[in-house]
Amino acid sequence: MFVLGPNRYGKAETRVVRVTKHGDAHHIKDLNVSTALSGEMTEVHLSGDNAAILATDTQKNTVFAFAKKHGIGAAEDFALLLARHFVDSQPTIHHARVAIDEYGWDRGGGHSFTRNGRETRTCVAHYDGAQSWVVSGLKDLVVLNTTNSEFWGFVRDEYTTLPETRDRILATAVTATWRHHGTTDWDKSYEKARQALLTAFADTYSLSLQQTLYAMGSRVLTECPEVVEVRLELPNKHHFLVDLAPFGLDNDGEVFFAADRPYGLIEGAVLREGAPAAGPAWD
Ligand SMILES: O=c1[nH]c(=O)c2[nH]c(=O)[nH]c2[nH]1
Repeated sequence: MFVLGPNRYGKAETRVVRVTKHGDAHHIKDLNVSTALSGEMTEVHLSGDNAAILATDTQKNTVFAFAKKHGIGAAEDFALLLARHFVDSQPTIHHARVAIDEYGWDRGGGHSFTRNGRETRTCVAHYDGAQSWVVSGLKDLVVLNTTNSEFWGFVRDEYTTLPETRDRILATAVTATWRHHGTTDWDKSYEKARQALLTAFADTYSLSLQQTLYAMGSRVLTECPEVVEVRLELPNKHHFLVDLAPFGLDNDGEVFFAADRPYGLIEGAVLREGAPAAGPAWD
């Protein structure tokens, strides 16, 4: 005998661009929206009866229709609007997860934009008919310190070759996600959290990327009272000092080889003590 385990289904990566026109001044929102629904889905899996299914095509259409009808403000609000709609309008749908990546555009002229080279803003909203959960975040926030980073005192076994260093480049592409308790002004909260990550990275004298991770997470919790948990993924983008001695040249921390793989991957969470339970927030 078998039983159906956890399942969800939806439309992944609906790319919606919403233009709002105020006379000659145009505004643009550029999103990648993924919806995932779950509920009374036993029959569809076991017998192929699709009566409980809100088609993924319909989910995609809803994204576009809501972009027109409601406009798009903060991605978190749009995600919550969609999640609530799917659950509240469909008796067979008990849970919705809506994940959004947002790409930024900088204004050139009134109607002309340049895709900015900044990080991608992210959010995931869950709704179960009674409660909602929101995790905001960012990815591909690339940062680098040319000094104030050391790495020494680590285990040395028979396979260890890495020399200790008292001065190295520290670089990473930050993926950060932070869990909110309740709702907030999402855009303001985002800017505060982003700034906290950047300033903590810049002004932490680092003895390891792990220590920097904890400092970055703590700084977000300090600056954003509405945030209860921060998760970070920090690839260590190694920069190796090039040996220039064969060319009769010294290299006092000036010329590096930027390796792309393999890379160290440092991951961790920082929580407020007594943080409320996460529920499905991270699913
Ligand atoms: O900050 C670091 N943490 C590590 O765990 C590690 N391991 C390694 O080889 N280099 C580094 N750097």
